[in-house]
Amino acid sequence: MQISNVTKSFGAAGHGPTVLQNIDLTVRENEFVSLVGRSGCGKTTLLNIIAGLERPTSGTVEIHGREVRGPGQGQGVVFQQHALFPWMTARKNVAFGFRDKSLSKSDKEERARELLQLVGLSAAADKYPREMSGGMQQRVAIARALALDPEILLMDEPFGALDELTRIELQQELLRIWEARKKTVVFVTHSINEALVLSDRVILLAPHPGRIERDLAISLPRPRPRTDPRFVALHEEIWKGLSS
Ligand SMILES: Nc1ncnc2c1ncn2[C@@H]1O[C@H](COP(=O)(O)OP(=O)(O)OP(=O)(O)O)[C@@H](O)[C@H]1O
Repeated sequence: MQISNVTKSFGAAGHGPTVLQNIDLTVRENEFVSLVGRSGCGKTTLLNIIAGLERPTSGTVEIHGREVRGPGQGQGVVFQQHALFPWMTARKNVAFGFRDKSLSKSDKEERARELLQLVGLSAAADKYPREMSGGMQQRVAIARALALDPEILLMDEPFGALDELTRIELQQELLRIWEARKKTVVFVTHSINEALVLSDRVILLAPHPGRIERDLAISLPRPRPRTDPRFVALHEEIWKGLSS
């Protein structure tokens, strides 16, 4: 995926304040990239532009050389709030993710079952969102995003609303899925730890206007203990980058 010279202003005809300025970023196939930066530096806006949910004021995003002009070019999105349909069971919520008209209802349900197994929720397939914890609901949201087998998984603080233990558990799950399914992931987080545990690269964005401040390759082997001195040193480096 190639982001070239992307600038974004909101407001009438894009004349409002510049939120993102001259963003250039290439993400390789199967790469796990995190976007980190202060609140308001444009992380969500950039993710939405990659998802095709927002148009850049200028510049382009290309996936395999094709300009992104809307959703559905191989991007799957998971938001912080798990936006599940409350009247549908976990399995039906996931099955809803399939837009493939050639699949029969029973095929969709069968594949939904497989995806729920992948995210460790087989036993909860017939539960409704209100019967599930926040972590379980977020697993369903991940399964639903995977339903279309997207090449690129875009995740906007997907674990931000979860307690620390569930969050660590889901980080491990996500790495397992990423390794098994060979996805490219662009992941927005406020947590330096989370970015370091997960990513091949951490992109630090600076605010006003949002721009790329640092592009750090994280070459530590996974799993990455948070107490590893190299982990601690990288944490310190990112922390300094964010607070300067
Ligand atoms: N639809 C919109 N209309 C006008 N301004 C917007 C719109 N969406 C975002 N903004 C502004 O763009 C800037 C960047 O917002 P964005 O949500 O992308 O930042 P962020 O880095 O994701 O923030 P956070 O970490 O708090 O989620 C903010 O100043 C925000 O107010």
